[in-house]
Amino acid sequence: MGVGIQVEHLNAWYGKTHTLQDINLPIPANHATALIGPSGCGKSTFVRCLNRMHETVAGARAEGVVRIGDMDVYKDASPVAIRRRIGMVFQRPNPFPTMSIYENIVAGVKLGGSPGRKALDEVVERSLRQSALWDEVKDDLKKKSGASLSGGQQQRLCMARALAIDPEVLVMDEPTSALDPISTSKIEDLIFELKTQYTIVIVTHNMQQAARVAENTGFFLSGKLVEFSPTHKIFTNPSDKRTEDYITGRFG
Ligand SMILES: Nc1ncnc2c1ncn2[C@@H]1O[C@H](COP(=O)(O)OP(=O)(O)OP(=O)(O)O)[C@@H](O)[C@H]1O
Repeated sequence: MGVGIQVEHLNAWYGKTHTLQDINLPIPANHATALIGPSGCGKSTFVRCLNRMHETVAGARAEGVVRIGDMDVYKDASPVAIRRRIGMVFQRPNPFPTMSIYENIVAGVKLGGSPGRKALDEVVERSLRQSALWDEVKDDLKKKSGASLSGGQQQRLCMARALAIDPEVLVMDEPTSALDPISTSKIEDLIFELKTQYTIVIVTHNMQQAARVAENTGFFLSGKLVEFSPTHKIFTNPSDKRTEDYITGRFG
């Protein structure tokens, strides 16, 4: 099952640049939460703070509270333990190019121990079914490389890889921006199914996409969270003038 995420007074820096400023945000369990806002406003930095990937950038640091369920991400646990609870999918599909489809999926699982062959086979089938890719690749699992798949298939392979470690949260940073409309629609359908089992956070520039998949939406501007509301409210009756200007294209 998914868990809720509570973010309190989160601040993040790249060197001396104060990129995220006092972000407070409740991300409810088993819902999809969309994050929107203009380029450079800090959406990716924010999601990278959730699983402590932000601090892997030289000179970058974060302060504040991020709680995943009961776990205080910046106090209670190692980054490795946190990353097992949060699966990540990025803008550009990034399968390990030389590995087979099968190896792509089990790579992360093997880092957490050495399950037997049967258990690995089960993980591969489960995660490929969850990402709606099983029927397309089941006969080529060990024959084809990740890189030999189409862009849309590669992105679903990356979703399968993220789901293979059995996370509670799935963070997707612009997962469809490099995909055609059919692949995009498949991923959106998946988000709908997956949120029964996982908590989903999706960064998107596509406002229709936010409206289609997410119950709640946060609008970021210049490193601040301007508004966090039910998605229908953000798009029909936003509380903040800056949100309205952005969603109506009057921004700037
Ligand atoms: N590795 C980095 N080093 C220094 N500054 C960075 C780094 N990554 C991002 N930034 C800066 O932090 C700010 C926020 O960037 P971020 O990528 O979080 O924005 P974003 O809202 O996700 O943008 P986009 O929609 O274009 O992906 C920007 O000013 C960006 O230039």
